[in-house]
Amino acid sequence: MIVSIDPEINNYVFQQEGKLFQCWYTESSSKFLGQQNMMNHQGISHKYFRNLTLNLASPEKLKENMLHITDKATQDGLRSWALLPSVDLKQATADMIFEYVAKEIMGYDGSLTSNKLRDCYGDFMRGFVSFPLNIPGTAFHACLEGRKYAIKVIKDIFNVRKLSKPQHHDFVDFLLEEVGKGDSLLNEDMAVDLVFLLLLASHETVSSAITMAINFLTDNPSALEELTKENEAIARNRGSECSGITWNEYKSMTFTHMTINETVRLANIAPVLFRKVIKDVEIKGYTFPAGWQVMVCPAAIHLDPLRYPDPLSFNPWRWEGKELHVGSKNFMAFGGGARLCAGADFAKLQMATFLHHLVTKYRWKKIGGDFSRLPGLIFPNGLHIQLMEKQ
Ligand code: HEM
Repeated sequence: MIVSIDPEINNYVFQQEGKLFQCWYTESSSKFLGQQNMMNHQGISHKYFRNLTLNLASPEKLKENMLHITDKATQDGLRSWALLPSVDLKQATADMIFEYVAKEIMGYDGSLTSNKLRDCYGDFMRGFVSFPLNIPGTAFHACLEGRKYAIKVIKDIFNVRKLSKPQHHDFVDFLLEEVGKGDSLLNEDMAVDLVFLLLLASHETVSSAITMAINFLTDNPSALEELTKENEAIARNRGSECSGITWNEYKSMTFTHMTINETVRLANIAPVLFRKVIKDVEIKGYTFPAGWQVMVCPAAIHLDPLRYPDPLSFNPWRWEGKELHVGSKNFMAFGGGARLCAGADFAKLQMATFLHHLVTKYRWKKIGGDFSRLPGLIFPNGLHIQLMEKQ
């Protein structure tokens, strides 16, 4: 395996997706996400999968639909957590996001069942880069057991839907219509795997990002003050206290977006990304032999003092005047090239919505918990805060 901590090489690898390099992940992740999952598709079929995901997370969908859903769920969530003595932010945000995304994708209501679908994803971070030894007690086994139950729940929903006419107008209806087309590249098993992947990708990452943002802001009062100032001004101009964030307001949140970029730079939720070399290629005097794996390490660039002075300090102002919405060779928190995160805009929308309602209506105190890396970011004991309504 070639480990790359060079921004030009990382960028080149991503730009040559499908030509000289292709997405490659561990056997354990393929078994967990399904052999037919989107990450294992290349070329035209990969493009086709990306287009399918746009039905959920395109800018138009976010504007028309997800902004309102995210906003309402966030306001409700925060209100209920403020009634508790403390809340594990990682767990609570993951539950909240899972609930509204699962409802949006397939009309799933977790409150109606005692066996929670969301719990099936619990061991993922430990099992994703694990030795693929399927015996009880291993992280890999726990992941496979979770997958088995989750796939059954998703398939049951597909089966019920097939008996009725499309009437929910949600993502599953859309996928079933696609499967039914004579010349479709999509079969039902692929559609089930796509739903499984999107449920995972949407709640695990964003809950970590929100939790890290709060963790960083707790320790950086001046950044919190600036963020609060921006968001209070937006809320004041809105007038009605209960109405949600509008698209224009969301787009105007400059310091909030600087905070989001700084959070994902420092949090390194996906610290390494994997590719396989398709053809021998010479880069910067090194030969990358066909068949070898490349581990691209965005985290090494994000923490490089030459590119980010004082790299371990949380400093949203370092993004002042910089491009905030597009990645670059020095900023790959959402990957790059043809595989750039399909949910990056959705992730930012959720983070901005959360930060807006949190800082305008609440104060909080950190009670305990911390994070560590496997190398993926985990919160072994959660991150507990006490949330209090502002007077
Ligand atoms: C802070 C939150 C998030 C982070 C840091 C993140 C990060 C990433 C990264 C680094 C990749 C590239 C993987 C690679 O190149 O091998 C990726 C891909 C992907 N992400 Fe995200 N992600 C986030 C949120 C989301 C959300 C909310 C969704 C749900 C819609 C999502 C769906 C996807 C999908 C479907 C891909 C595969 C794209 C492809 O292969 O073309 N992500 N993400």
